[in-house]
Amino acid sequence: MSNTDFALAVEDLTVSFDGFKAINGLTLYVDRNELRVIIGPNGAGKTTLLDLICGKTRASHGSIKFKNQEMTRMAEHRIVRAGIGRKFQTPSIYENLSVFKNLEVSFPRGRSVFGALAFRCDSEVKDRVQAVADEIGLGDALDTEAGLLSHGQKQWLEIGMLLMQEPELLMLDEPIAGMSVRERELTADLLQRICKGRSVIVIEHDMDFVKRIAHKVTVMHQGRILAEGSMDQVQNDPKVIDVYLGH
Ligand SMILES: Nc1ncnc2c1ncn2[C@@H]1O[C@H](COP(=O)(O)OP(=O)(O)OP(=O)(O)O)[C@@H](O)[C@H]1O
Repeated sequence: MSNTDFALAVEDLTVSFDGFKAINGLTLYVDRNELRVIIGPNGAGKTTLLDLICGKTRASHGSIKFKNQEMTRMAEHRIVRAGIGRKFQTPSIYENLSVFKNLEVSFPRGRSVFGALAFRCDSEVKDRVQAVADEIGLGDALDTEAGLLSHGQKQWLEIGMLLMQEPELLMLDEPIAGMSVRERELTADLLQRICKGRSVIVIEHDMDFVKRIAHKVTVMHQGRILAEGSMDQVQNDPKVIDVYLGH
């Protein structure tokens, strides 16, 4: 397969912080419609990798191509516009606004200076808000103030805010942290649904959850890829057991 066939092609990526290589010559390919999970011990470089892909951190060396377009020198807002959405661990929703408003303000055309001024809540926006709210399980909670939602619902709302922008690559850092068992199950179902038509990258430590959602697992260690394959393959890989799963 040539690189052009992948949604995301990361090649020979390196970033140094004061001489320390947090990511060290890393190569990774993610397909369209793929749900990839990245696992690995603390400090392996997982979060730094997502920071590099979304432009929050700049690479020292190497290439990140999204739909065959180079991202490493692109401004963060242009990377978002190119179709890459990133959810951080702490939800950044507007607590005093309703679920509806939170989703509505995330509709892309509300973003530009003129768009914001000329913003009209027309049926197109309403339909999209309703569709996304249904997708994230908040279809009946559109009028609820976001601050009153459960922890899990707040996480889903933030995923919904990203979905409003119709990203083709969605990256989530430990999406189930702090969630109840039921919320975890619903999040697994949600992720299975939203990877249809886009690529999703999830960083996760909870192995039961990884088993449930991953199409393919990438194991990182010391800024490099230690192993990659199905959950079964990586779970039985002696290198992976040695540095991560055996602990
Ligand atoms: N801006 C920075 N400046 C200096 N060092 C950094 C910076 N960002 C990350 N690091 C270092 O890079 C290494 C990788 O960190 P990173 O947070 O990416 O690991 P991780 O795999 O996400 O770990 P965790 O599972 O604990 O979240 C760590 O040693 C961290 O201290």
